[in-house]
Amino acid sequence: MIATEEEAREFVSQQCSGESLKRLDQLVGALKEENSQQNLVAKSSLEQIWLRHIADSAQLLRWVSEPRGIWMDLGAGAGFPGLVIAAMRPQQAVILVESRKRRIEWLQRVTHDLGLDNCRVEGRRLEQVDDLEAGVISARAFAPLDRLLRLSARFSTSSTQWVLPKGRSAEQEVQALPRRYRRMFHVEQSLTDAEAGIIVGKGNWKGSK
Ligand SMILES: C[S@@+](CC[C@H](N)C(=O)[O-])C[C@H]1O[C@@H](n2cnc3c(N)ncnc32)[C@H](O)[C@@H]1O
Repeated sequence: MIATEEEAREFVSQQCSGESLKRLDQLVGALKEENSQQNLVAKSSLEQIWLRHIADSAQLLRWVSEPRGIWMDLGAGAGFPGLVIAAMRPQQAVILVESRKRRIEWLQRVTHDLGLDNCRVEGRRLEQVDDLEAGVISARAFAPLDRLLRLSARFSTSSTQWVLPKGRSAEQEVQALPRRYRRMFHVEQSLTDAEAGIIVGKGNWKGSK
């Protein structure tokens, strides 16, 4: 397990270039500043940004070892996990979907300031995003699994990788899926929270119906 800020930054630094690490340091500074203007992340997590947000996002790369088409992050909010992925993987195209105006403005500003040419913000509700084929779909604290899958089914193909940090409810949410859909997913242990699980899966949600 990764337990401290130092361990979290070390974990991330082992997986990206010095340039990417510099961008993440810049993101941490900008987020602390912006969080005094709008409530992007819980104040209680600000002292542990590397652990609670950066490493928590970066760990998803365990299941995506190389760039895969478009990485779609649903309900990106402050930018987790999508913004971290875009900063760590300049070759990975990332789309951040977010519907709230001030959060959209934050994501656009920080994407520009960090020089993330591989990252685009879709500032609208997911329901209104044009169809596209996603290589990866991620979503942290976005919606219950069944709703999340219903909303994002049209973006998935047979090779779409799903990485869905889900906290304590991960196993329960997978088990609540109709039995014939369950085999698409399994739960992995989070490296940043002993009690949290990450739902990992592959495939076309429509195709499994
Ligand atoms: C609880 S926040 C999580 C933010 C971020 N993923 C994180 O873990 O820090 C959920 C975000 O999803 C956005 N959201 C909720 N429903 C949405 C929808 N239908 N389309 C796009 N964004 C949505 C909200 O505006 C909010 O910023």
